[in-house]
Amino acid sequence: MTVIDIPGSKSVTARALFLAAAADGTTTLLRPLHSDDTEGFTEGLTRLGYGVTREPDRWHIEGRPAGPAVTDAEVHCRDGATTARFLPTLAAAASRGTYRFDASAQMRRRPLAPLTEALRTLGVDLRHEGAEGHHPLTIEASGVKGGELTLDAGESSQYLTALLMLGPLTAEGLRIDVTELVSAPYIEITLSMMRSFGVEVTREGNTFTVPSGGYRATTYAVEPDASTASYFFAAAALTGREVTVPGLGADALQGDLRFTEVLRRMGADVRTTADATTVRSSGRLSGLTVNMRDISDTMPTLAAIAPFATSPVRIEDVANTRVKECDRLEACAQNLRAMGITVHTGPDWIEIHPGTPRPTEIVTHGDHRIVMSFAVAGLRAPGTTYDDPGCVRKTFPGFHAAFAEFTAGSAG
Ligand SMILES: O=C(O)C1=C[C@@H](OP(=O)(O)O)[C@@H](O)[C@H](O)C1
Ligand SMILES: C=C(OP(=O)(O)O)C(=O)O
Repeated sequence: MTVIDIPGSKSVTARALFLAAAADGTTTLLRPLHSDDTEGFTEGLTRLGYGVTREPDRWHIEGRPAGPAVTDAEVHCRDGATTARFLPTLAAAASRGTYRFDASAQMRRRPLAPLTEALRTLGVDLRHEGAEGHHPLTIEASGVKGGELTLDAGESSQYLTALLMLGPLTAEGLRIDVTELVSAPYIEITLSMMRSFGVEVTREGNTFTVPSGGYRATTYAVEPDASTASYFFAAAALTGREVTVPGLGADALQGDLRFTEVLRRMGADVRTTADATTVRSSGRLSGLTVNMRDISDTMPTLAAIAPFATSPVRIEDVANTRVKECDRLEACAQNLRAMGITVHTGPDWIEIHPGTPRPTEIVTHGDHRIVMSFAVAGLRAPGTTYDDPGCVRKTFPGFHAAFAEFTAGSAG
């Protein structure tokens, strides 16, 4: 049995940084994620004048309920959509200031329009430099009064998370009617974390009511990243081993832990305690049809192990994986085909047939999840390489060393 320590959750770290910045008092974050996405977020906060002090296992953030300490700033959000969608929303609440945001080439391509339109509906003066609904953008902040909104979050739940977190910073609070929602479990993370920082959101069906006022600083422990854990769970399932991830148990916030239910349906043995999850397998996996709308960051993990199943794997309702770090449906199909596997795709689905993948150079499209997913497939296709192995820095800079140690340690 191998016990593996997984780095902190990207999603939890990003939310905690936003909430801590907006809170009254100094927040301490325990076990935050150190990666390009979260460093981009803290760098952005620093540019906006927030005080962030980082020790290896704890970060301290001096909250500023009144908003950024500077009235003029340029922020580069790098490749992180949480940064690119949450930080401009935080800056919009400032009572006065001009804030320009830009991002990586891929993040400039990724959509933002439902969020920027919602901010404009709330009276925020927001200008795009190029295409509407994309970075770069400039906000002339003058405070947000609040009110009612209708939001389509069918492309990204992050629009809704950003607006929910904005709610307490508005003068009158927010009422948000959501028409479509993807990645729904991420909203549960948001609501739970807002509660930890002192704000209770009321939800009736698809309507969220957020009161005005009052995030309180706290000490917040970041749980391990469930999407990152999926590579280790999948590796155990594929190679007939056992792995335990402490810190991700029945009480975990992250929906992506439900990836283990997919492995269970494929034949793995999954045990969950209050504080840990263990996956054990004989290595024999069956195919399935599965809807991954809620947990689509783990779609590439499943796609990469799918050829080893005894029958086809069909993954449905994952259209929004086409607007992530790359078009993940096509990237998975392209790489699996290069490995000699039969794959079919549609607008929002992928179907992968059993086969024996041969090693190839994986075309990563700069996407951390393509590398980490195909590293799992590579366990049964030795010689697999990557055109950009370093892009794992987005969420897990130490992935290659950790994965090599894990697979060596659990061999036999
Ligand atoms: O809120 C978050 O932290 C995230 C929400 C999801 O995005 P979408 O809602 O765009 O699917 C997920 O894919 C992303 O990695 C992190
Ligand atoms: C989609 C992802 O990230 P983000 O949307 O936060 O850039 C991811 O980490 O898989």
